[in-house]
Amino acid sequence: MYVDPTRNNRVTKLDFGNARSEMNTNEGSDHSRDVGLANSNGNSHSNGTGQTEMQELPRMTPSQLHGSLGQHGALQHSNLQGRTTSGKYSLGDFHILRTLGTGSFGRVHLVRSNHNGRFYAMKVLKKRIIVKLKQVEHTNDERRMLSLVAHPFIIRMWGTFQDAEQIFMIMDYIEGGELFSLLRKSQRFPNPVAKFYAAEVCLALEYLHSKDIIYRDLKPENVLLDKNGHIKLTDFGFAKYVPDVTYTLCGTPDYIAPEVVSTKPYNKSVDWWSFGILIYEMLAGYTPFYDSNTIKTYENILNAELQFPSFFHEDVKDLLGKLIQRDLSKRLGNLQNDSEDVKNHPWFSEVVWEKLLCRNIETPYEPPIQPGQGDTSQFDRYPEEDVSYGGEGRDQYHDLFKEF
Ligand SMILES: Nc1ncnc2c1ncn2[C@@H]1O[C@H](COP(=O)(O)OP(=O)(O)OP(=O)(O)O)[C@@H](O)[C@H]1O
Repeated sequence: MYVDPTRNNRVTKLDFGNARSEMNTNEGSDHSRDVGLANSNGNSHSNGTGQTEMQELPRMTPSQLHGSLGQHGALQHSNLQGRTTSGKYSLGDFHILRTLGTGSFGRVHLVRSNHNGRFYAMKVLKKRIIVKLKQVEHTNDERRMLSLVAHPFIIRMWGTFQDAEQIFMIMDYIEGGELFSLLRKSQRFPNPVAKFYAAEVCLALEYLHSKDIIYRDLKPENVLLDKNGHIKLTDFGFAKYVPDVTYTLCGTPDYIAPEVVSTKPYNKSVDWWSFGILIYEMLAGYTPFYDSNTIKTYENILNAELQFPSFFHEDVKDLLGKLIQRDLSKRLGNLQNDSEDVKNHPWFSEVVWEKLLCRNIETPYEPPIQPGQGDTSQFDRYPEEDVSYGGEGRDQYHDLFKEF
């Protein structure tokens, strides 16, 4: 299968909810990717639950990730901090540096606080484009969902503000870059490495679902790596509080679940499908239903047989068959025991979930960065625009983004 190694083969985001607004009963005006989970001293021992902690997790450079193994002995300690409430920030509080990423509605800048000298990521979304693309509700949801969540594997938002033309979100700067970039540099990850990242993502999804939040945009572009190599889920642009079901067709084509494509009501089931696609892409280097024609991708999602490369282990094939499962009544994660079924699957048997949650384990790859210094070496370069933020003109969208 031909795989375009760049991000250009992926239509970034789609939201066709607009076409079915009348069906959209509970969304208001929403028109709309072996974990050698070694203990920190590298010893192997039984954890008392019959699971075996692997002796060492190979720590690698991107080029080593797929092939020979490197080693690194740094200890990773949990340094989770409580959530700090934010005061009201303004543009004047930050010095804008380079662009970290661009998205459908704006861009994300590296910024430095004029007060504490620390680096943050500032996501800037243009109101005019949000309105034009009918994403007002999703944008307000993004802010609301991020303000509700506090988890070691989820981005932390410190505050938001707006000017006449833009809205701004201040988040922790996650220095290690996108899992996507690491995956493309590595081509594909060895089984233990994919398992490590998958396990951390699994805990993030479990947490979101426990709060009735569905994420809806899982893909390696939205999984960032912190300075130690642990994941942070970012981009809550499609995250939504959904205690029952929703209908909006949104997500990224390769990753969209069949029930979304076929406009059936859905809930957290969609994240477990995408989780399966993420594991597949990490191990194979491509997604299972990809086609350069998006319509054909959707046809594949609905009908194509799931095929595995010959090097996939039997237990991951079993897991993926149960996640990338079109029958919602059989999909792992969507059954009576929710995420427990996923965590208890044999592919994850080495994972000591409690230690993972505490980040008290060694990561497979430590980004080569200078922590705390605004090092942007892990991010692609984007053309810089003249930024004219802070305009005080008439705000024709005044009523739409009151929470920012
Ligand atoms: N907190 C952060 N720290 C470091 N980089 C970040 C952070 N948040 C976002 N980025 C970078 O900016 C990119 C775009 O961010 P994000 O996905 O949130 O924007 P978006 O406008 O919703 O994009 P898209 O439309 O592609 O989903 C990310 O893929 C990542 O490379």
